[in-house]
Amino acid sequence: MEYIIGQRWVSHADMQLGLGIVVGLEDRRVTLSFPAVGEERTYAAHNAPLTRLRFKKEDTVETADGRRFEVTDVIEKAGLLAYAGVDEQGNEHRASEVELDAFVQLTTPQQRLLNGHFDGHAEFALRVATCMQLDRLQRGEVRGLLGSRTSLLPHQVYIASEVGQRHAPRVLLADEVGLGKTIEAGMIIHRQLLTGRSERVLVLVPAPLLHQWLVEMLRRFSLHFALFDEERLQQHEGDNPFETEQLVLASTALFRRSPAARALALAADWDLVVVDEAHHLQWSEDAPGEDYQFVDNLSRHAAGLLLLTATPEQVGQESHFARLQLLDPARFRDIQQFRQQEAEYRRWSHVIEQLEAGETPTELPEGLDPDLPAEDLIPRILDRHGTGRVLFRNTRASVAGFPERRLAAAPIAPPLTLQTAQDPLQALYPERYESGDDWVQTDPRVAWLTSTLKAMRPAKALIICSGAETAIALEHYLHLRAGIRSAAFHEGLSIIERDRAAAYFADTENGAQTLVCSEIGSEGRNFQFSQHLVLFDLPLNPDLLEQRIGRLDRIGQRGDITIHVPYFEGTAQETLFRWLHEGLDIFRNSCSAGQMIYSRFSEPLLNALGGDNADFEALLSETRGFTNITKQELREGRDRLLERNSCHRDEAERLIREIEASEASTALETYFTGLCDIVGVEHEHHSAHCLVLRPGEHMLMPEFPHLPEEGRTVTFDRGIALAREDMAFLTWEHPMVSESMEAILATELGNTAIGTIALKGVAPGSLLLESLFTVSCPAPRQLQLQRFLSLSPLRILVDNKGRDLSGLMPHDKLSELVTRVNRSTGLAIIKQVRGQVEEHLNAATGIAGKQLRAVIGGARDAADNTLGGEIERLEALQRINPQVRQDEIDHLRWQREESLRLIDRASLQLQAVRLIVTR
Ligand SMILES: Nc1ncnc2c1ncn2[C@@H]1O[C@H](COP(=O)(O)OP(=O)(O)OP(=O)(O)O)[C@@H](O)[C@H]1O
Repeated sequence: MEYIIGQRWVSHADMQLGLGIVVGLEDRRVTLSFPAVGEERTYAAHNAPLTRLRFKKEDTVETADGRRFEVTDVIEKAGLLAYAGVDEQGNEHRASEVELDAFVQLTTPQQRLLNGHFDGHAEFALRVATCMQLDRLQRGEVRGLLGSRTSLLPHQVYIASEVGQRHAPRVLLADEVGLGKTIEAGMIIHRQLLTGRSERVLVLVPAPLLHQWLVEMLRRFSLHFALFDEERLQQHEGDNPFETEQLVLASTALFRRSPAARALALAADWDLVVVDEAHHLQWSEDAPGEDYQFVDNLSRHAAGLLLLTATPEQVGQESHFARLQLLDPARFRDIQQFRQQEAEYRRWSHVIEQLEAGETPTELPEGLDPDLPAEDLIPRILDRHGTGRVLFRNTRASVAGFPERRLAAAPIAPPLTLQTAQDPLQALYPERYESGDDWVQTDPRVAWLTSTLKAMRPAKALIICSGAETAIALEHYLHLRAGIRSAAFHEGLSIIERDRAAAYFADTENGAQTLVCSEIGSEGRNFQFSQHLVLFDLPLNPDLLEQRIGRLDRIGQRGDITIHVPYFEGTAQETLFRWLHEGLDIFRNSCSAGQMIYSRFSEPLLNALGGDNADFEALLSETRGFTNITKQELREGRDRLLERNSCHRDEAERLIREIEASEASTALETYFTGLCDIVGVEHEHHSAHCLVLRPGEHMLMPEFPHLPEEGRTVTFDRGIALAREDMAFLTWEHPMVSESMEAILATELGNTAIGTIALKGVAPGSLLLESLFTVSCPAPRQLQLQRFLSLSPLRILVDNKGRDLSGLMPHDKLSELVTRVNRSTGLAIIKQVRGQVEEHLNAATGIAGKQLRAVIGGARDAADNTLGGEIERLEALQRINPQVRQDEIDHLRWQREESLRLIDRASLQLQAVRLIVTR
């Protein structure tokens, strides 16, 4: 196959691209431009999914400048084709293939049929079923939510549905620690990818979480992320390495270290950028953090942005506000105003309660039309006067089923050195004042730790302390001196070493009893298989403490948790412990207001820790009072407003029922085993709802998607899939299923069939033509037109009189009555009825064309409503906020016009025809 610049080819893997033109040839690669969608694609020349477009005499061609003529002659010169012909008025035309219109209509099935090629009825039925199922899936509300190997938890399903369906979502996922933000982000990414809203995703995480992310995305969502590090960037020459992969995972540190890496990432195109542990993005007016600036730059290029943090206010309210600003600069422009709004949350929460109860609210925020129905007013209030569409925060209180936290405080008599120390603060982390590691021999906490661990054997315990050196010294001691199987986890280890340590700790048979972590172990990691947490020291910041406890106290924890806190009596350690315990009650109950409380009392607390203890009891009682009031205010105000926004339980439960109904039906199993039979994949019963699949000897495709040579065990049951990670979880969205469906439509398999039928009252020799059209609408990807216009299969069954009988005779019923014919009979039939076939097909195309107009009308309305709604929102915000840029509104207007223009050009694509003769 030789490619020449200027030739026209069609991507049979993605017909939506329209007609491509070869624009580049290099290094055994070929680049095509697809003018209909404004995209360029590069393929390996030897296996590009491309078909050369060659018109023949009598075909009709259209050129980009609007000429349309029937071909009378095809001239080939130096590998390029030119067509000569005449139009309807008899004028002569000549056009090189370069001039052809990119919005090409290929009508292959009828040509195939008339050339005497036809398949069996099973293949035809498979093709029809594939179109119908794909359309059903594309339209389905739970699109993108079916395929994750997760328990269906309402708060996650709701967020994934709500955010995943947005065009270019920009949100902060701020569920409290351990409620599954990574999983939520994965679900959103999955939904975005499956609905075509995003294709290129960049995920930035702290280095210690890279591996965990990689594994979670693969095992839960079958998403293969490419891990980018310095080595990967260095290996690459030539093109931007970030452009070579669609799904990229990298550590935030990679960009901090390398301006070149930043420049490359910024030069690449991203649909969605995801930043985990986003509280690290610090901001202040005169010194915005480096990471913040980088994400700020990225987010200006990328349409979508997901920020994840359990403790959004950990580094202060200013940074929190700055992150909201990254997400929606139009909505969050002024921190003073934001603070004032926070104070008003309770007021608006009350208004919403009144609206929900069907009452007339006592007041409404300015600018809202009181005549609007409650269901329109509520989202507007949430959007304009809460953190609305931007922030999602589920609390443990709202997601039931968490274990109890038990406190095991261990007061220990301090060593003499501390009793005489000059600086009382030294007691908080006394080992930092020692040179070398000898302190472990004498520190009474270490002796306590050894005996506590021995007494709880074989239970596993996670130990967290703040510094890496402390962790290293402790682990050495436990391991070498005390004979306790342990591993260390700290910033001095490479990522692989850290993952190895975490895996050693997780191993239930020969693993470590304890993992000693520095503070980096307190973020993001999953250690919920352990029920004991030892806090060897305490951090000052309550949010950090909440993060530490969250390693165990998270979804998936099956038992109650014991939190062991050793402290030196009568020292700053006891002061801090008592403030956190008696003031915030944080060891037994999660406290989401930690940062707020800490900023309020940090000064007297530091004084107390520094030895000025006189008013400590008063500080405790003041903290306790403030904590209670703050928690109550949050419950009634901000958290309530957020909760309302973060999970609509009825909606979530409805979606879950729909997902469960799809799983309970055997439709997938029936369809998929039918597909395997036709394609030649062997399947064998394994157990209820489980199959073993193996590539057969004579498969129709060289390789079946995601099926290794040695075979694969699969299950259709979510419960089994959660318990048996070795089995693939087959849903309509598993890549094995979706890619094999695409493969069916990309080939000709089943697009023609011939049969006979006996019908009472119909004379023998009459002809019925069953045809299936889908709607095709090439358009630039950024418009995401499939939101409004799906495949919409149109099935038409015409008889001799050109009437449509599809309503009277559904496809399945017809298939039962049709008898197949052998090849020679089929050829004889075609020879005889060739002329009639064309007439029938013209009639079918005419009927389908009328139906297409209705489909286009519906899609136009949907596009107009959706984009019109977005324009209206921005215009409303612009009235109260001059910073809403006019060009954003203009861009949306352009999107609406362009979408409507292209939807109008949608055309029919004939997917399959079946010729049936009465006998
Ligand atoms: N729907 C689910 N089904 C099964 N397991 C889940 C589900 N959601 C979360 N998990 C598990 O619960 C744990 C916590 O989830 P995840 O790491 O996403 O939480 P997080 O909110 O990101 O935590 P953190 O606040 O610590 O960063 C993980 O082990 C995850 O695999």
